[in-house]
Amino acid sequence: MPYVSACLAILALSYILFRVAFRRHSTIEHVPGPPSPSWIYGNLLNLLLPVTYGDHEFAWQRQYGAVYRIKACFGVSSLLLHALGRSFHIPLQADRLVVSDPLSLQFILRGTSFKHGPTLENAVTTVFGKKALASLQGEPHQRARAILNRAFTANAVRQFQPVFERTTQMMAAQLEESLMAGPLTDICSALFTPTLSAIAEAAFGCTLEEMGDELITQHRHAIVMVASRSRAHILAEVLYAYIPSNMLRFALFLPTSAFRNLRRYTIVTRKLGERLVSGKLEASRRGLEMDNDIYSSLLHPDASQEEKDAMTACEVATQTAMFLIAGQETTANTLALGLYELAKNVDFQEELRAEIYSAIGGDIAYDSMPLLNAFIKETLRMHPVTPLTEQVATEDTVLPLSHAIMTTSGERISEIPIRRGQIIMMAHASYQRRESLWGSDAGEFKPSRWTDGTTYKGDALGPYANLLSFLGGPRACLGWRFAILEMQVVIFGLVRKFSFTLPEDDSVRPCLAGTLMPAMANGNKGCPLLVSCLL
Ligand code: HEM
Repeated sequence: MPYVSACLAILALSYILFRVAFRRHSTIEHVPGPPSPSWIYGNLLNLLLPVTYGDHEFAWQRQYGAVYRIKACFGVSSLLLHALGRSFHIPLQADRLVVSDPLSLQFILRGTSFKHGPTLENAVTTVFGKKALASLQGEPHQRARAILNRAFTANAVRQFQPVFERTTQMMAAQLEESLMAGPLTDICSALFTPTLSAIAEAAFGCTLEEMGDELITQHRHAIVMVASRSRAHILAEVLYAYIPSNMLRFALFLPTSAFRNLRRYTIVTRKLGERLVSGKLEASRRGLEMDNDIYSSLLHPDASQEEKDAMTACEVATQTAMFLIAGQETTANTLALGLYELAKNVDFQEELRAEIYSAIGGDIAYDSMPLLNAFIKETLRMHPVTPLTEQVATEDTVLPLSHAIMTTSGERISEIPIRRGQIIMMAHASYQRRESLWGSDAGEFKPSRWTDGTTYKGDALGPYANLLSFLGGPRACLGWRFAILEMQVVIFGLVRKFSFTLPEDDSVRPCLAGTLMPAMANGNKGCPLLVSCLL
C-alpha cells in the first residue's frame, strides 16, 4: 500500500507541475463566478460535497446568473505544449462553466460540439463496459440506440405494468413485516429489493432467485461504492479522467477493496448476461415461446454478426450491468426522495390518497390522475438524480446565451467562445429551480404548479415535462417511460396502503454521491420515515 500511495502521489505531483509549466489562458476566464476557496479543490467541494445538495450551487445561480465560471482542482485551465516543433493543445479541467441557461443547454444537448466529459466517460466505460449503450459514441451509439428504443416505446413499456404491480405488492408486504418491529422504517432499504426485482423481471425475464445471491450482493457493493463521495474521491476522479480508454480495464486491478468489488461485479454481471442470453436462444431453437421481457425482444437467433437493426447475442448480454444500475438506483432514489417530500407535505399526501381511492376499481388509468402525475413531476424537478452532467467540447465552438452577461472586464457578451477540451457542467437541478423560469417559489416542493399551469413553458429540453431529469437530445434516458410507469404504480400502491410522516429528529437531506440520494445526519444513505398501515 505505501508503494501504491507513493506512486499515486508522484503521479499527482508530476501532473500538477506539468500543468503549471504549460498553462494556457482559458476563453472563459472573464466569465464571472464565485471566488475559489482552495487551490487544490477549487470550488468543487462546495459544488459536490455541501451538507445539502445545492447549498452553494443554487446561491451561485442567484448571484451570478445562468452561466458562471468555477474552478476545479489545481487551478490551471489548459496547456499549450510545444514539442517536436509543433503545438499541442492539451485540454485540462480547472476552469469550468456551470450552465443552466435553456438556450445554452439546448445547444449542448442537440448539437455535435459536446460529448460526455472524461471523468464521466471513464466511469461509465469502467462500470458498464465499452460495448454498453451508455459507453458508445457516434454512429455505434445511434445504431444501438435505434435498436434499444424499440423495446422502450409507450406500448412496449405498458406491458410491464403487471410486473410493477407485483413488485409493489412485494414492497408493501416487506413494509408490513418491518412495521412489526416499530413504525420507523428506512425507505431506501425497503425500495432496494423491489426495484431490483422490477428491472430483473422486465429487462431480463428472471427472478431475483434466478439472478443469484452473489450478483445481488455485488450489486449492493457497487451501489455503496457509487454512493460514497469524499475529498479523496474528488481528487481521484480528476486523475481518473486522464487514464486513456484502452488502459481502463487495468484500473479494475487497482489493489483497493472498491476496485476489487467492482471487478467482481463486472464479472458476475457479464456471466449473468451470457447465461440469460444463451438460455433464451436455446429456448427459441427448441421452438418454445419467447418471454416478453426486453432481452427476449432484442434477441434474433439469426443475428450472429453486427447488423444495422439487430443486436448480436453478445451485444445484448453486455448491456446487463448498465440496465441493473441505470434501471434500479435511479428509480429507487427518486422514489425515496419523493416519499420523503410526501412525509413533509401531509396535506398533499391526503389529497393524493383521496385521488387514489377514487381511482380504485376497474382498470387504473395512471396517466389520467392529475395529482399522482403532478407529484412525480415535482419530485423529478426538485430532485433530479443526475443534477449535474459533465460535458466536454469536442471542437472550438461558441455557446449562445438567452441573456447577455457582463464579464469581469466590463464587456457585455451574448455568447461565449469555447475551446476544444473545455469542460462544462450542465446544471439540471439549477435549471429546474431557476426563479425566472419556474416562478419565485421555484425552491419549494409544490405539486400544484403542474395542475394550475404555472410551470415553465419554453422550448422542450428533455423528453418529459420540460425537465432535464432524464437529460435530453440523443442521449436522453432510454428508460424514462419505464421509470415513470414504475413510479406511478409504486406511489399508487404505497400511498393507498400506508401513511408516511417525518420522525421528530428528522435530519434527512438530498446529497450527491454518484446520484442524488437521501442521506442521514452521518452522511450515509438512508431515509427513516414513520410508516403506518391504513388498510
Ligand atoms: C427516475 C428514474 C431515472 C432517471 C432520473 C434517469 C436519468 C437518466 C439520465 C439523466 C441519463 C443520461 C445520463 C448521461 O448521459 O449523462 C440516463 C441515461 C440512461 N438511462 Fe436513465 N434514468 C432513470 C431510469 C432509468 C431506467 C428505469 C432505465 C432502464 C430500464 C434507464 C436506462 C438508461 C440508459 C440505458 C441510459 C443511457 C442512454 C444512452 O446513453 O443513450 N434509466 N438516465
